[in-house]
Parts: sequence; C-alpha cells; structure tokens
Amino acid sequence: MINQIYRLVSPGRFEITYRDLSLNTDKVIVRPKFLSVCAADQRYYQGRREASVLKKKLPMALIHEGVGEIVFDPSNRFKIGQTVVMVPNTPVENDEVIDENYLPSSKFRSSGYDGFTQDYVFMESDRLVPIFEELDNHTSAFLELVSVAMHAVRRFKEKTHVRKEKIGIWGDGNLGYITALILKKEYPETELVVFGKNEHKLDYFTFIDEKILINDIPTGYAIDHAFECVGGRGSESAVDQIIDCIKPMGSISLLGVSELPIEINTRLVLEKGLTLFGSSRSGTIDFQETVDFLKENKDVIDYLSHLVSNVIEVSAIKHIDRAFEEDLVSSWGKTVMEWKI
Ligand SMILES: NC(=O)C1=CN([C@@H]2O[C@H](COP(=O)(O)OP(=O)(O)OC[C@H]3O[C@@H](n4cnc5c(N)ncnc54)[C@H](OP(=O)(O)O)[C@@H]3O)[C@@H](O)[C@H]2O)C=CC1
Ligand SMILES: O=C(CO)[C@H](O)[C@H](O)COP(=O)(O)O
Ligand SMILES: [Zn+2]
Repeated sequence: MINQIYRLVSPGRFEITYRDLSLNTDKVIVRPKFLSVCAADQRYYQGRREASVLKKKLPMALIHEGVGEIVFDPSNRFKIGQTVVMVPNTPVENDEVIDENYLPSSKFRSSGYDGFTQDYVFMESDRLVPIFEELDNHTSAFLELVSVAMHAVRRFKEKTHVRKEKIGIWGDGNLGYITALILKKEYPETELVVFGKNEHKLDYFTFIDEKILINDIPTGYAIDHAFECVGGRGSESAVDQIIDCIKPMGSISLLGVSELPIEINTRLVLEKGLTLFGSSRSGTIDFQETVDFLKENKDVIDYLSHLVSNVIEVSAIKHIDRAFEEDLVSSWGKTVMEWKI
C-alpha cells in the first residue's frame, strides 16, 4: 500500500512523502484520528531549534500526541475499529534499571523519527493502549502529555521525603494544569499552590488551594517540594524562585524544556540539600497508568477537557499549517487536529 506521510521539511513548510509499505507485516496499522500539538512540535515548526538540530532531524512528520483506530492487527490483541492511544516512544532494547524513555537507543516520534501526521501509522502492538468510552476524542488526543505528568508524579513519589504539606507548581499552562490535577488526586491532604504569570490562566485552576502570581510571592513563603512546568526563557527565573522558596531537603521536579542552558543557584541547592531531578517523555506503562487513573477518577476527564481550546479539521496539508498557526496565537490550552486527510 502507498502511505502518505506529511513531513515538515523546513520551518513552516510541510510536504507529502509517499512510501510503499507491505501489508505482509507483524506491525499493527493504525489510522490516526485526533492529534494534538505539543510545544516541542511548535519549536520545530517555528524553527526555534539550533540550525544543526533542524538539519539533522528534518524532514520529519511532527506530532507525538494522538489517538487512532485499529485498521489491521496481526497480533490479534485489538478489535478492528477500536480506539487506541499511540505511544510515541519506540524502544529497541530492554534495561532492568533504565526506563524505556531514557534509553538513548529509543526512537521518539516527532523528535528525529516520523510522528503521527501520516495516513496510517505502523506500530508494534505494545505501543498501543486501548481507551474507554467516557474518554472523549478531543481530550484523548493529548493523553501523551497526561502520561508525561503521570510519569513525573510516579518518580516524585519514589524520590521525595514524606513531608508533603505544601507543594508548589510553577507554570500556568498545559503541563502545570495537568500535573496539578494529578497531584490533587494523589495527595488530597497536601496544599497545592500554583505559581503563574497570567491571572486569566490561573482562573482555570479552580481545583487548586492557592494561586500566586510570580511577581507577588510573599516574602518568606515556603513550600516542601516543587514542580517546574514552565520551560523556555521562563525556566531560569522559575527555578530561581523555587530554590528560594523551597525548604531544606525538598525536591524539585524539572519538566520544562529550554532551548538554551539555564543558570542554577547551586550554592543554595547545596546549602539546602535539595534534590533536583528531570523527567522527560513516558513509556507504555505510564500510558496504561494514565488510562487506569482516569477510569478511577472520571471527574479529572472533565477538568482535562477544559484544556481543549482549538479543534481544527485537517483534510488538506494547508490545514496542518492552520492548526500550528492557531496554536501559536492561542493563549490557553491545546490545539487538536481532527485528522481527516
Ligand atoms: N518533560 C517532558 O517530557 C515535557 C516537557 N514539556 C515542556 O514543558 C514546558 C511547558 O509546556 P506547556 O505547559 O505545554 O506550555 P505552556 O506554554 O502552556 O505553559 C507554560 C506556562 O508557563 C508560564 N510561565 C512563563 N514563565 C513563567 C514563570 N517564570 N513562572 C511561572 N510560569 C511561567 C507561561 O506563561 P506565558 O505563556 O505568558 O509566558 C505559560 O502559561 C515546555 O517547555 C514543553 O516543551 C512538554 C511536554 C512534555
Ligand atoms: O514533548 C515532549 C514529550 O512529550 C518532550 O519535551 C520532547 O520529546 C522533547 O523532544 P525534543 O528534544 O525533540 O524537543
Ligand atoms: Zn510533547
């Protein structure tokens, strides 16, 4: 069969590539249905990566968040027409200690390997997780991002000391919102405080205990642990504020991606005996955990749906551009593409 792959060839320019693929395969074939734009895809689309990185990674199909329908399944694990969430990480080896998303050999879609903007995606059966009926299509589209937060919260549980009276989350965007939602369920007794830049975004955090604008942090304000969900230029000041506010022996979970290296006040990190750890991406186990978590906490699905800010029907290549352009000017939430191309 001829598969059409919609690749970013240079910033702001998509082109179609045709690839002849055999149906004599052990791979499951998935038809993408609802895809969502991640900040990482926007950086490629806008060319906000170093020229050497763009040269190495493009042309490449973008998008690593999405759900699709099973069209062919030689593994017999799924029903034809079943909706599944697609795991973008593809490991090529097992390791007893290192999670699949930290193995340098793993291939991650839309970061050096083709993402989901294709007519059909050929995947290993263990890269697909069925979802359940109450999970609506638009919200399911960004389950990958939820799985990243889930993964980070799992690591947080493993690495932090027991006192969790107050946790601070820096970042009033998608990742901050999702991380806060998961933490609220996992630590119902903990006071959760979100630190943001924008009052109108903080208004969405209706489930949180306290909201603070980053320019109005009271002197002497203290938290036990923190999550940095900012990324980009804001990362440095966020980490700086966290290091100032955090109590001794607290942990800082770093999630934001910054294009340039940032400065960290290591003197205070040492003095307070802090633990800083990064979390990136996720694996099948995190996707399964996410789906199970949402099955158990159905009210979270409703909160997540508040993140759906743009839904763009894509039936031609120019609509992919439209989705990226609209995502760029949108001040809140996620852009979802209804993949009808
Ligand atoms: N670790 C991982 O695997 C993943 C990492 N990411 C990364 O996480 C980061 C956040 O992603 P996402 O939530 O989608 O992006 P958003 O732009 O939605 O969220 C970032 C938010 O932080 C706000 N902000 C800026 N500076 C500060 C500051 N100093 N303190 C507090 N808030 C601040 C921004 O406001 P404003 O817009 O007004 O500047 C924005 O609302 C990105 O770098 C992204 O690449 C995303 C997915 C997975
Ligand atoms: O978004 C992400 C995971 O969901 C990661 O931030 C993304 O994979 C980073 O990749 P890149 O190095 O290509 O920016
Ligand atoms: Zn992402």
